[in-house]
Amino acid sequence: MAKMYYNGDINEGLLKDKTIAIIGYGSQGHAHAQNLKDSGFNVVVGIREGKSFDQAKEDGLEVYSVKEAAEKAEVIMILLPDERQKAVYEAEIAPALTAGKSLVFAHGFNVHFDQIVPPADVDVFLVAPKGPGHLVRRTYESGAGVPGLFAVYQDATGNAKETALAYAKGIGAARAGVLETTFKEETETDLFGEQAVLCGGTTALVKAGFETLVEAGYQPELAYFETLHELKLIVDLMYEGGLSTMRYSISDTAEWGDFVSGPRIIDASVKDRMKEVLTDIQNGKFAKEWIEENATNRPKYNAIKKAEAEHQIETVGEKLREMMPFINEGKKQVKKEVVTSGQN
Ligand SMILES: NC(=O)C1=CN([C@@H]2O[C@H](COP(=O)(O)OP(=O)(O)OC[C@H]3O[C@@H](n4cnc5c(N)ncnc54)[C@H](OP(=O)(O)O)[C@@H]3O)[C@@H](O)[C@H]2O)C=CC1
Ligand SMILES: CC[C@](O)(C(C)=O)C(=O)O
Ligand SMILES: [Mg+2]
Ligand SMILES: [Mg+2]
Repeated sequence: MAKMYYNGDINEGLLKDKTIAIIGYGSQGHAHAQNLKDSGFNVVVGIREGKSFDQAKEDGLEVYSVKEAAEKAEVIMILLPDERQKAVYEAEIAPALTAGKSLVFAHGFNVHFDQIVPPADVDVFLVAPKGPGHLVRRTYESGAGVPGLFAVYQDATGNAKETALAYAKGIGAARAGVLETTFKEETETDLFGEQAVLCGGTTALVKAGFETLVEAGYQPELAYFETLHELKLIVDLMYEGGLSTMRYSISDTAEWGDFVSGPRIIDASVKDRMKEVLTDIQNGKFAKEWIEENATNRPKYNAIKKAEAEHQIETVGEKLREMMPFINEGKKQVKKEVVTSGQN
């Protein structure tokens, strides 16, 4: 089994004397900044003026421009959208990156795909929570945590690994378990997971199930409950006890249907296409296309986003969720926590 690091394995003393700049105050940024502060670390936030800037101030953090925060800190964590990092890094962070500082990421995209090339005399590492930023904050506040990965790309000071682990402990990841990886492995597996399973695979599966039922004449509200709402309840059981706990709770009829029909839906051809997706990630095709899409103001991204927002599963779901105050509470909490650039 791989070596896992937990709170008791980590000495965070080395990071306690330093100032950590969290650059960006979105999904991950607000969570890292507040968790680290609550864990007793010295945190400043670096952000342009606007919604995030105001929110970080309202949350009681010390807030500066990106340039000022990067100058003040010894550890600089970049939590801007991946596609914005290169420009902000070159203009405002690189000039402040003096020898011995740490440049940190939550995803290896820009370093692995050569968008950001750090100087040789700084530590470069990543600490990547394996979960959405709002859950990184919410689980921390409840005494739990989201597991994480760390990887050292460059160890100029000899302390990069210890600093990375201390950071992971500070955001609560070591309550759940932290695993060492490389920038290549983190980048490729994270992109694959979100495209093939967690986001792309799941939304496509849910929509296909919803559409199949509605096109067959069943009520859209029922189709929503069956294919989207209940998915969370089923996945909660997998999260708690794996496939077997979920299968223990469902009926034997459902379990038999799982065994015989599941492989008819997700068959060998799906795995073949998953391998194609992985190949495009590994050979840089996906990264190149995403960088080009951003360079041309996201024509495809914007068109798909609009069409997705108008899908019947979204309009039906919105009405049904309004009648479930317990879900609305969760949504309000995310809205309160999140301050996005309007692009997510
Ligand atoms: N989202 C997640 O849960 C996860 C993300 N990651 C990684 O974490 C990193 C951050 O992602 P995420 O949290 O989703 O990012 P977000 O999209 O939530 O970041 C938005 C933040 O970036 C700020 N911002 C955007 N453009 C600029 C700019 N040009 N100058 C200054 N600030 C800017 C926004 O400010 P404003 O309000 O002014 O627009 C806002 O504070 C990425 O590397 C991502 O891959 C890793 C694990 C999970
Ligand atoms: C699954 C999407 C993710 O990789 C994440 C929350 O871990 C992301 O990039 O947001
Ligand atoms: Mg990701
Ligand atoms: Mg991820």
